[in-house]
Amino acid sequence: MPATAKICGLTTPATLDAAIAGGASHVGFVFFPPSPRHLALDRAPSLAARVPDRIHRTGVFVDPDDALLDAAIAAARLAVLQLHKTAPARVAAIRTRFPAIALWPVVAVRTRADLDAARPFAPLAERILYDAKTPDAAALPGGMGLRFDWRLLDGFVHPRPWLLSGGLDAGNVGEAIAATGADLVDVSSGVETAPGIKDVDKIAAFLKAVRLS
Ligand SMILES: O=C(O)c1ccccc1NCC(=O)[C@H](O)[C@H](O)COP(=O)(O)O
Repeated sequence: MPATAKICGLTTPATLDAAIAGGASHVGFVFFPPSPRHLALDRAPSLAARVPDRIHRTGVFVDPDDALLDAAIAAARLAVLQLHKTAPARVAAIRTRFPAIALWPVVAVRTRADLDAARPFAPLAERILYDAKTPDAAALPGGMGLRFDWRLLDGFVHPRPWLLSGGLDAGNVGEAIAATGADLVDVSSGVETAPGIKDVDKIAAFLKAVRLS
């Protein structure tokens, strides 16, 4: 089965349409004001309306409160919540509040020991997202084009289905899929010309590389 891809941090109709036309299985909308990819709630409904229901609208959050989740889920008709820096107890509460929405807690990886953080999410998550750990002082917990050593996943017994993220682009995603066996990959800055500026040609090239993997 070929791998599929999520294009993250989409904020314009043209780039969203490029992700849809290129065969993305998931599109990501970031709800985090410090991010250059932040999507204001009032812009979400018109973007979400462009997305066929077979493509999973994914909201990206950093330890969100219920008010933000309620508003973003309604505005963007989200099918998946990607949860950065969200503790297992909080993910459990979100699971209870939104039983019909898929949850993807993020495990930030720099060392093999970091993977242990995946285990407490096992009963709560549809997938675990492995992303590169950003520096402690970084403004963002993701979307920085950083890659972790994919060999850290060798032999790891994944507690749930998972996806691979961090520093991927059209030039390395085939190697990443071959090295890790990922069936779903996620990209943001690798399909941009500058932080927050997505590029339709880079999106098409990335999705083609995933298709050919
Ligand atoms: O992209 C952001 O600005 C962002 C902000 C806050 C939390 C998460 C964010 N992005 C998460 C993603 O899903 C990215 O696609 C993932 O970290 C990979 O990013 P990149 O290495 O740039 O492809």
